[in-house]
Amino acid sequence: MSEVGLAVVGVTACNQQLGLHPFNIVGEKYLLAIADATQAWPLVIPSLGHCPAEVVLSRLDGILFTGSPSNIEPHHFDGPASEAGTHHDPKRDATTLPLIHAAIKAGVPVLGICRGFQEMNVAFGGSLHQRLHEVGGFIEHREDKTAPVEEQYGLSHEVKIEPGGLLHDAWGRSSAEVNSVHTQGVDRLGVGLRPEAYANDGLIEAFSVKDAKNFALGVQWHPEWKVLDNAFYTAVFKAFNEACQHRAASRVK
Ligand SMILES: N[C@@H](CCC(=O)NCCCC(=O)O)C(=O)O
Repeated sequence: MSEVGLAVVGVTACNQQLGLHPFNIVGEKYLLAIADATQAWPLVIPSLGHCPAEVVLSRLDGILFTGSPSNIEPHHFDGPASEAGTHHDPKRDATTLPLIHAAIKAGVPVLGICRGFQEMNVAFGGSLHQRLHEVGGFIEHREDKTAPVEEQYGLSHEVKIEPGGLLHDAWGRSSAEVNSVHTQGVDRLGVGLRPEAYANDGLIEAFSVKDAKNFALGVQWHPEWKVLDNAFYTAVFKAFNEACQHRAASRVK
């Protein structure tokens, strides 16, 4: 457990029915990544379908938009209807899409992971390939759901990192190996987003927000997975942490 500094980082939840009752849930690996790989403490942001963004953001030093097995409803990016039976989370969409804009406007550091990365792209007017494996020309980006979890979240493919961006500044190298646990992917990149990394098939795997006042990075892979065991994943959270700690210090003054 790293020493908790000044920062408090919001972590977005998902909706799930457990027995008779609906719950808000968060993957523990996101909470542990904040607690163990940064000097911040995680605070869950419920996905209730609305959020008093100004009040919430005034009390946060960063926001982590987490991954989720659910897909963003395609009407948010004028996409064709999802395949029957697709798992959606409309209250999460209604919470996170406006919150992304509010956080960027307020200068709160943002890190988006997998679904959170896709939410950032959609929030900025981008679109998604809903079933990458049916598009043609892309490598397999899905996990093998029959494999052990260590294999599902193990290293899957290389990403080429663009020079001069947040990710290159954090990592210092032009490539890295990442895991891959997604069916969807960036089709049209949102307005004002800067590509930060590509898979070898050309799929955008990371971007930053060009004119953001503060750190604002989205990544398609899962750097929270055993974050301290992977130097690249640790570097992503270290860069996010530095921005959060800086905001926390200025907030306390
Ligand atoms: N549903 C989207 C996003 C995939 C995603 O976020 N996966 C994470 C799964 C659970 C977790 O690790 O939090 C897609 O399929 O592209």
